[in-house]
Amino acid sequence: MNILFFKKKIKEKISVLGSKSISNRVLMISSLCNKQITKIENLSNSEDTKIMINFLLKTKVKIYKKENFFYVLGKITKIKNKNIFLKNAGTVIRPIFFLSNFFTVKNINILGNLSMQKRTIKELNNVSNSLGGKTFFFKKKGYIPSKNYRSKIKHKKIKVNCFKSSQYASSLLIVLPIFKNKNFFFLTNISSYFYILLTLKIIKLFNIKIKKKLVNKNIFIFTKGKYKSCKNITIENDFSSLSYFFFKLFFLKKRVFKFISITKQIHQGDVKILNCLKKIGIFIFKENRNFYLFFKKKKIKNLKVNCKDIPDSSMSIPLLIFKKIKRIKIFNIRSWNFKESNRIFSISNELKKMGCKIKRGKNWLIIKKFFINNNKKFFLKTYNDHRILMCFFLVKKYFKKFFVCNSTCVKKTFENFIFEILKF
Ligand SMILES: O=C(O)C1=C[C@@H](OP(=O)(O)O)[C@@H](O)[C@H](O)C1
Ligand SMILES: C=C(OP(=O)(O)O)C(=O)O
Repeated sequence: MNILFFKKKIKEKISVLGSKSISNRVLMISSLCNKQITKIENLSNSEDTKIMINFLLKTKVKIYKKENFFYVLGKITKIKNKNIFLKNAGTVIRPIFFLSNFFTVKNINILGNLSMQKRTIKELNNVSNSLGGKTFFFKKKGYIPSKNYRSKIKHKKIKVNCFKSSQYASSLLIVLPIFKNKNFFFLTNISSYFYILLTLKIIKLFNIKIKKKLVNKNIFIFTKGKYKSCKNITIENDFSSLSYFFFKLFFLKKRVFKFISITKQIHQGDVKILNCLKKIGIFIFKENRNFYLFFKKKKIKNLKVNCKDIPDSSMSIPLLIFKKIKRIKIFNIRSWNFKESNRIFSISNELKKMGCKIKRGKNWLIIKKFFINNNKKFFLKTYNDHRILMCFFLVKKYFKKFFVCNSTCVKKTFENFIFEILKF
């Protein structure tokens, strides 16, 4: 365990690289474009992306960096490694888990860290089973570590229950075109819907044709085609990471912020956090690739936010209680239960330690200001979850001494986060 003590402020420019979600999808798909090169600009340098690169480099895929670009030379080869350790990278482990049942030369052990061992993949395993895949779970059914037996894929319509994670669907949408030209998917209980849309947008760039129909909150998707490299791609800046800097405005005296996006459009669902920011007085003016954010003081007693489309940036909202808001309710946060930690529990616990009153359910959280003793030392427990560290950093200044346990978890999506956030 490492504990850091923070005191100093540095004033400089911040830099936020590409989205880890887009980077990992693009890396995986580029690797599946046989003998074709994809040039990638603004790839994420998150740990999760490094985990993806390390895995791909162990296959016959070639990845190299030249100046600011990454080049991927795709090669569809079956997985040969016996043990694959994927730490806690959800966007890596989900597609690899599926590939390991059908696209291997031998049986494979899928391993992860302790948080990953608590994140279920039962629904993904159900789909794999329905297609003929066989898996042995070493500790608990539906949770890694697992031994994935080499099986032959049967082709069927794919039904995915996305109640706990949209990533089951995204992984299958990404992987299945290598087995078959035409695929049918039926997705139910959808959470983090925008991440599924993001997957569709990316596979489309790589030559897959898509038809989709929404019926009673379920989606039917039909995909057709073989992967073909899009040749060049620029990865959007990671909006989830950026959102923590936007929220910081709410706590600052300096009230203007300019951010230049590398791409014209932003397809990440978490961009919808801008609607929440408007509610608290942070206005956004967008001109081409320039975003200007201004903070205007606004009286808010009660704040209520639907977090359905903002699974990775919504964790900052409860921390707004440190300003003049009396009551905050957030809802549609079901997916928080299934992340690196149970985020409903972790955030509630830390806020209670700080002096807030909390009520919580499986899909909602109510926070009230009670007695915040900001003269004291605060020991932040991160639960080894990078987003817990990121959101609680917003209120660091309210405590005389602020200690963080296990700060290295922040590497998962943004290695220099602490350094960058302290510049403000
Ligand atoms: O597909 C993706 O890239 C992601 C989907 C979301 O997860 P869930 O679908 O598990 O909510 C999100 O929270 C995660 O950080 C990245
Ligand atoms: C939950 C997250 O990541 P993943 O599911 O990709 O591990 C996250 O980045 O907040």
